[in-house]
Amino acid sequence: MPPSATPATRAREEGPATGALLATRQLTWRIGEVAIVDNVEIDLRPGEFLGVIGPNGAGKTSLFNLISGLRPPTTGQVLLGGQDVTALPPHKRARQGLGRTFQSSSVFGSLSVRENVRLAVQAQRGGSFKLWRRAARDTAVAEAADRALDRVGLGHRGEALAGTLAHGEKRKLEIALLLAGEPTVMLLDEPMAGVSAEDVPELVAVIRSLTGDSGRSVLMVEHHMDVILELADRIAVMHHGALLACDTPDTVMANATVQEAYLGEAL
Ligand SMILES: Nc1ncnc2c1ncn2[C@@H]1O[C@H](COP(=O)(O)OP(=O)(O)OP(=O)(O)O)[C@@H](O)[C@H]1O
Repeated sequence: MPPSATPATRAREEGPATGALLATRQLTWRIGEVAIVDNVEIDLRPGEFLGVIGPNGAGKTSLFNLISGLRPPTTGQVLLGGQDVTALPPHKRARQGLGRTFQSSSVFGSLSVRENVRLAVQAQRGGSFKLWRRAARDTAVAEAADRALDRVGLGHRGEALAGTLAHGEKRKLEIALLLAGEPTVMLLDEPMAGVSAEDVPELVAVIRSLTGDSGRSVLMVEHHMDVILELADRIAVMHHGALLACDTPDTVMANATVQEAYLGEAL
């Protein structure tokens, strides 16, 4: 194997998902008789970028809610690094390396960009939110926060109030907040939502840099197909709660069942 191979390339060459960082097994969430998430089995390999697509209402956000622990599944399991975390609440999954952004912005608008990230670092390190003033004096926390900001290209915006950021910058801040938790698996829910067309390439570059050789894996829901095709090693297609396909972009796009599912529906 060439030394330059990325973890995702290696994972593809090594084939089926032994040692998946994140896996779901027969994951199902029912409301009454309706399966909102239906028996979904996903394996996310180290360093892999897995895009999740599907028409509106397909169950993508619900799947993220089950994986991150926001909702308990009706049946099935979520495995992190091979460990069953199905019974763990979101903050314990986060401590075990699972980070998530949300469709709606989750930053404190009245705090500065840097303070937002310091709080996230502090939270990851087991501190209390009430202690944020102390966190501001903690050099290690401050340095980790600045590293996360530099990582997403917001180093120069540290003093700005988070509420004044443009959409694209806010999305970058959300990613910095996530990085502060030092996750091994990142769930990104529609990171391009509300971002203007001219800001998309820069955000794509930031998101692409999240995997690379770090071994970190990303699971991303996104409606912009061009973005998914640019970033994803594999694409999972959801339809009516079930997983219709999960394969390389070329194979998925050529899949007749996938094309049929999308007939007349917006991605
Ligand atoms: N708490 C809830 N109670 C009842 N129905 C729900 C609930 N949450 C989700 N649903 C329904 O489950 C289905 C899947 O919703 P979900 O938001 O997961 O889809 P999605 O694929 O993320 O859609 P979108 O692309 O529009 O964000 C939808 O029909 C939605 O109305």
